[in-house]
Amino acid sequence: MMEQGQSSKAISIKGLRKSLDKVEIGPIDMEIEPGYVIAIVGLNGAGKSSIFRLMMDMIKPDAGEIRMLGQTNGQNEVAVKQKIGYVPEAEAWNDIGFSTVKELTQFVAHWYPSWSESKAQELLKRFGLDGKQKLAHLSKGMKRKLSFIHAISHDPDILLMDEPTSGLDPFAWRMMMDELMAFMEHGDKTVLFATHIVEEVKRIADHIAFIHEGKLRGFYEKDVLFDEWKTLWVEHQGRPLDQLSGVVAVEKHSGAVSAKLISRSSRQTEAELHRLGVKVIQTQAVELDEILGHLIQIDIEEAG
Ligand SMILES: Nc1ncnc2c1ncn2[C@@H]1O[C@H](COP(=O)(O)OP(=O)(O)OP(=O)(O)O)[C@@H](O)[C@H]1O
Repeated sequence: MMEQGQSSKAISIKGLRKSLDKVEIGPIDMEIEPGYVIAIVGLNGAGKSSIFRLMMDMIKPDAGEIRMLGQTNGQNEVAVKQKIGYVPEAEAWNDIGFSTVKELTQFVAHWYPSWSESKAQELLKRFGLDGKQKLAHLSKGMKRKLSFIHAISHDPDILLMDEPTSGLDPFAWRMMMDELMAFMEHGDKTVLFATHIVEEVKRIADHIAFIHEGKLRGFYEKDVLFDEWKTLWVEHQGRPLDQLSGVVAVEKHSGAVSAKLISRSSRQTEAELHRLGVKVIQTQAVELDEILGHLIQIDIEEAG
């Protein structure tokens, strides 16, 4: 039996630091409630995979503490790991001496008391994998599918996935999305996934954690983020607009009276525009990749 942890958080990270070749991870403080579905987004090399590896205790922090399901990393390791599913950035199966999909799957199943063989078999079939296939001959997408099946077939409480869909064809992508949605229907599952795919964030995340240069630069509720960030088309009549609250970018059309503003706090910006007597012609949602581009720019400006 796993002892009751001191915390009711699914994941709790305090003062986490790790020095890597090109980036200093942290300090990161983050508390994640059970049931949260979080997309981890950030540029290549931002440190997303390293944060997953730290959470999985595969690399040790230089400082700070990570608690998974209330247990400090290293405490009750087997019992905690049995409740976590992990899809790593890349599979490291070459070293463990198994030859086929079936052999590896049997080995993985052995570790998890909650393993559902019927679930695993159903998923293998659905994703077009055959037990007899040689691991060494699997394509990149097939490996991702197999990692995903191994991570989800023991019905984990926490699912950590590092770009789980990279290399998937569109049919497999949709299947994985559907499977994740079904998994998340039990409202108590905590899911963290790193992704570069906007559509995935839109479909399955409730929250977005933005990592830049090893630091957690923002933790947003997705709906709130999309609600706050807006493109506003306005008739500026020559008035300066750059200093308005929330405005992160202004594009003026030469010779015209209209301008395009990007605001990260659209209600505040609109209220100020109203006070100035500037007419808002149209408002539009801002796409997530555009929001991220602006957040990175703001981060760089603030740092430098
Ligand atoms: N074991 C390690 N030792 C030293 N440096 C490392 C190690 N693993 C990764 N790094 C470096 O840490 C930085 C962050 O890498 P990481 O793989 O965590 O980024 P990422 O955000 O997952 O990137 P991507 O989006 O490309 O997958 C990179 O500069 C990488 O070269």
